[in-house]
Amino acid sequence: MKFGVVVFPGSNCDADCLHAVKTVTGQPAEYIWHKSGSVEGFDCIILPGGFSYGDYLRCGAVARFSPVMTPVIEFAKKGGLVIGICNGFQVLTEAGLLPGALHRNKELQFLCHDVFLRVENASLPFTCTAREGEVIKVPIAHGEGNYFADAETLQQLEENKQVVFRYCDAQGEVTPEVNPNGSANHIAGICNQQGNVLGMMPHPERCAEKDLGNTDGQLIFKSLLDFWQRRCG
Ligand SMILES: NC(=O)CC[C@H](N)C(=O)O
Repeated sequence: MKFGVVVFPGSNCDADCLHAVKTVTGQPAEYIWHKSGSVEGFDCIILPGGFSYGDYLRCGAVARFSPVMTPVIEFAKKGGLVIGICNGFQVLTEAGLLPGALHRNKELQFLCHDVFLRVENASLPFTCTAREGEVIKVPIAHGEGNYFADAETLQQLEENKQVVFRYCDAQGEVTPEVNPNGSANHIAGICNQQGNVLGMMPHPERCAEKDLGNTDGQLIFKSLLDFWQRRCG
């Protein structure tokens, strides 16, 4: 299984993503430059976090028009596995691969701390090694992570089990105090209807090895490998 990590001007989690995915899965991973016109040969594309194009206009709004996004969109539409983490999630909503938008955090401040997430759908390529309702601790680091979608879209997301991660407390309870950025329905991560595109604001690559004091983020990378091996094995 080969992973590709897209590098936009202003990406700053690309190296962490490449390191985490290689270390956790033991699989090959390479950078994909934003000017690339192809994603051929890759089995999973990661759009990493950062400040692509300086967050000008809106986070992800310029990156969405990078040349690489044409093959990424095509790849996703054919069922290819795509994960957008933080700025990558913002790029995916701007590109129309995921519904809704990420607004400024409710307190209008950049937030950088651990949060607890409840796994709401454990039957996806990104979560298949998890247990539904499992609680994981993962750091957030964003200024615009306040997930917004209209009522109809939110209803569809809930009905189709497209809400993948929800902000919760350490026990898995979803209460108003544990919604760091004001996201609708406490949404921290969603997938598309087909389940092959995931966007999430928290950073699993920042908590994927023992030396960092937290390995909860491994779940996503391990699930991808498990899914791939079962599908191709
Ligand atoms: N870590 C990130 O990817 C940050 C995303 C974006 N620049 C924001 O502040 O919301």
